[in-house]
Amino acid sequence: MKRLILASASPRRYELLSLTLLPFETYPSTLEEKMDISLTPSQLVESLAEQKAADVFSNKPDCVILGADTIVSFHNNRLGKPQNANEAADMLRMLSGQTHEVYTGVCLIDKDKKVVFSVKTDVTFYTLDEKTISWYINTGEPFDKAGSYGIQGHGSLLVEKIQGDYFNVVGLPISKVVRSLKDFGFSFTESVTQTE
Ligand SMILES: Cc1cn([C@H]2C[C@H](O)[C@@H](COP(=O)(O)OP(=O)(O)OP(=O)(O)O)O2)c(=O)[nH]c1=O
Repeated sequence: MKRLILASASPRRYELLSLTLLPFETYPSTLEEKMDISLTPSQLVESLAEQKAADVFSNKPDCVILGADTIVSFHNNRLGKPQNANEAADMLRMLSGQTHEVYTGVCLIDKDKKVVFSVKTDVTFYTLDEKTISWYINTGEPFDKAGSYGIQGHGSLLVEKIQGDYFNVVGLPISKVVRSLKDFGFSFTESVTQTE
């Protein structure tokens, strides 16, 4: 069987892919992410996922590479990770009381084929007052996350409702990913050996 490589430094993506019980290795891409605002959100995350996967594939041509990218989109704004507390506060003020979209792009590549797709989840925030925004920034959680929040952590307190795949918001739409992995020879239903 081919080796599966997760082209990501994200601990969330590692945990989500681990749910498959498939063996895999991680090899983060060193790609510098650029937001091309001429692209639609889905084109953007698909392009970044593809660039990350291609970057690692060039070093590991005998493997199957999985790359992913997540952004938050609100009206015409594409929100990545905040650079500092002020930027995080601005993003959270923008998302307060509104519904935004979270897009995750996924790319699977091996030497015979390439599959690229993206998934959108709608997330609605409660109205956030300044005290809530400061509290949340002081948890330290916003800084390595697109849109300045993590739905899986303290950020759960900001969210009124979501529509779509929760795991897509966390960084990987894992149930769709495993279905694509099947086309690359990885079947999660065969990852556990019978116990009796
Ligand atoms: C909206 C949201 C994002 N995120 C995270 C998922 C991603 O890790 C991160 C977006 O950054 P990405 O650039 O997609 O990924 P990354 O830099 O963490 O990892 P790599 O490029 O090596 O794969 O934001 C959450 O953990 N929870 C959330 O609710």
